Amino acid sequence: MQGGGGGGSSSSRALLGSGPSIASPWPRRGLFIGGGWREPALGRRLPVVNPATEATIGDIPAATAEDVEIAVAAARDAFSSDGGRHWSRAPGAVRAKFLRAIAAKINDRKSDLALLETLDSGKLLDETNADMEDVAACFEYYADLAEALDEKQRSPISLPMENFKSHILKEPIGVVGLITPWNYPLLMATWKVAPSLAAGCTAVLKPSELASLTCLELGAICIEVGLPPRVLNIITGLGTEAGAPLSSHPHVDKVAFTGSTETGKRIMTAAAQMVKPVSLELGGKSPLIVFDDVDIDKGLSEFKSAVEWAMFGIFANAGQVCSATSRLLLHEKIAKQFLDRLVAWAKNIKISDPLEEGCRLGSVVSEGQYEKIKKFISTARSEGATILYGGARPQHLRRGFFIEPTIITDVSTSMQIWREEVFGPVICVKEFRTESEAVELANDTHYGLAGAVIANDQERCERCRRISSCNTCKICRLQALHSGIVWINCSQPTFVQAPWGGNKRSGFGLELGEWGLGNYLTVKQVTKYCSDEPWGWYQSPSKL
Ligand SMILES: NC(=O)C1=CN([C@@H]2O[C@H](COP(=O)(O)OP(=O)(O)OC[C@H]3O[C@@H](n4cnc5c(N)ncnc54)[C@H](O)[C@@H]3O)[C@@H](O)[C@H]2O)C=CC1
Ligand SMILES: N=C(N)NCCCC(=O)O
Ligand code: NA
Repeated sequence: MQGGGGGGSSSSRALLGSGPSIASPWPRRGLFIGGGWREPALGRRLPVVNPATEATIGDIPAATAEDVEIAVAAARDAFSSDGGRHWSRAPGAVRAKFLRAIAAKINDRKSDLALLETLDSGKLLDETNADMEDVAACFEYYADLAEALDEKQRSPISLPMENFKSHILKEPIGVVGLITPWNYPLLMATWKVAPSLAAGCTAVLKPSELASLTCLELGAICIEVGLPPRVLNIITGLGTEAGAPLSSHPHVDKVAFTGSTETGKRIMTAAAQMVKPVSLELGGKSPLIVFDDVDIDKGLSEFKSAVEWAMFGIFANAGQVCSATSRLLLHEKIAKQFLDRLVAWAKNIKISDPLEEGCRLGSVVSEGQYEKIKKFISTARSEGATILYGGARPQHLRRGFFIEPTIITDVSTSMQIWREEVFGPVICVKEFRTESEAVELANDTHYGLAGAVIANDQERCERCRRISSCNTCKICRLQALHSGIVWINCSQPTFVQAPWGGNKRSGFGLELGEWGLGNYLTVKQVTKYCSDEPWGWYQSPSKL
C-alpha cells in the first residue's frame, strides 16, 4: 500500500483471522480532508471487523459534526476559489485527466483493494476483484463524459422570436454530500464520486461505517494523482454523527444517497428544510418471473440458465444487493422441477471464507445484518411459510456471519418475507397461472427498482413490436412492470452506460450513464436581446 498515512500500521497478520496468510497490512488512515489526513476533532475511532472471522482488524476515524464543518468548508473553498478556474469552471478535459489517473491507479492496485474490501465486508474475492474493475471503468467512463461536456456547452435553443437568442450552460450543482452503503463499498461511492467530479462539483463522501477501508484508500489515490486538494473529501463515521450533519448542512448544495429506505426518508426530511435537492437509491423487493415456456423437456440448457440466473439474482453478494431478485414467481407448470433444480444448485454452492478459491457465498457484512436476516427467516417460519432449503448457519463454519442460501415456499402476500427487503441470501417463491397474475404479483410491492423475466418467446415479441403496440405477448408485458430496470432472461447485469434507478419507494434520481452526470449538473438558460430597436412596451415620456 502506498500514500500518506496518519500514523503507523495498526494491523498485523494475526488480526486477519483465519484463511490463507496475507502479508498486506494497510496504513492507519485519518479523515481525508483538504488533500491530506486529519485526525477527527474528537479523536474517536471505530473498530473494523472482518465479518468472515469476527476478528477486529483495525480502526477508522469517527467523524462528527465538527469534522463535517471542516470538510464542507474545504469543498466549498475548492468549488469557488480562483473563480473556479482550477476545478468547477475548468474545461471538462482538465477534470477528465484526473479521473483517468484515478482509474489507472485503481487498476494498478486492483488486487490489494479487492483484498481489503473482502476483509472489510465478507464479499468474496472474485466479486471484489470484479468490483474494482467496475470502479476503474466507471472513472474512465465519466472522464469521457467530462470531455464530451465541453462540446455540449452553449448549445442553442431555437426560439420563435428573432430578436432573442438563447443557449444553455450546463454547470456543476455545487458542493455535494455523497452518503453511501456497505454492499459495494468502493463501487457505490464511485457511482457518485466519478460523475460528480466529472460535472465539476466538489464533494464530501461519507461511506458506511461497516466498510470504509477502500474508500479511505481512494483518498490515498487522490494524493498520488495530485487531485487538487479539497475537491474530494472523505469522512468516515456513524450515520447519525457524520451522515446526518452532512445531509442537513446549509452549504451542501445536493445530497446523493444509497442505502435503506428509512435512512433515505431521514435524509430527504433534513434536506427539505433547505429545499436541497436529493437523489435516493433505496431498497427493493424485485421479482423474477419464470414462464412455462422455459421447460426442462423442451431445452435443458435454457432451463439450467434460468435456474442459474435465479441463483445469481439472490445469492450473488449474499443477496446484499438493492436490485436482488428476492421474489421468485414460477409458472405452476414448471414450479416443481424448477425448485428441485434450484435446491440442487443451491446445495452445490461453496460457502467458505471469502478469501478461499472457488468460494461463491461469503459472509454477510456484520453481526447486525446476520441477526436481522435470521429474524426474517424465523418470522417467515412462524407466519406459516416453509423453509425449503437453508435457513441456518452452515455447519462447517463455526465463526463468521455466514448464512446458508435459503429458499422459502408457501408464502402468502401478507407475509413479511414477501413484503420487506431482507438484504441477505434469502429468496421467497410463489406460483402463478396466468401472465396477468404474474404481473400483478410482481407489482405487489412498495418498491420499484428492478424486475426480471425469463421466457422464451422473444422472437414473437420482436415480430409483434414491429407490427403494432402489442400488449399480448410476454415480453411486451414487461411494460406493465413498475420498475426502473427490467432484465430479460437474466438478473443483475449492470453496465455503467445504462441508467440505474427506481421508482416508488426505491427512490428517484438516476445514476450511471449520461443520467448519472445530469444528477450533478444544473442547466442554465442564457437569453440575449439582440435587436437595435427598443423593446417598446412602455411609452417613452414625451420630454426624451
Ligand atoms: N439500497 C441499498 O443499496 C442498501 C440497502 N440497505 C438496507 O438497509 C438496511 C440497513 O443497513 P444500514 O447499513 O443500516 O443502512 P443505512 O441506510 O442506514 O446506511 C447507509 C448509509 O447511510 C448512513 N446513515 C445512516 N443514518 C443516517 C442519517 N440519519 N443521516 C445520514 N446518513 C445516515 C450510513 O452511515 C451509511 O453511510 C439493510 O439491511 C438493507 O435492507 C443497506 C445498504 C445498502
Ligand atoms: N455491480 C452490480 N452488479 N450491481 C450493483 C448493485 C448496486 C446496489 O446494490 O445498489
Ligand atoms: Na467491516
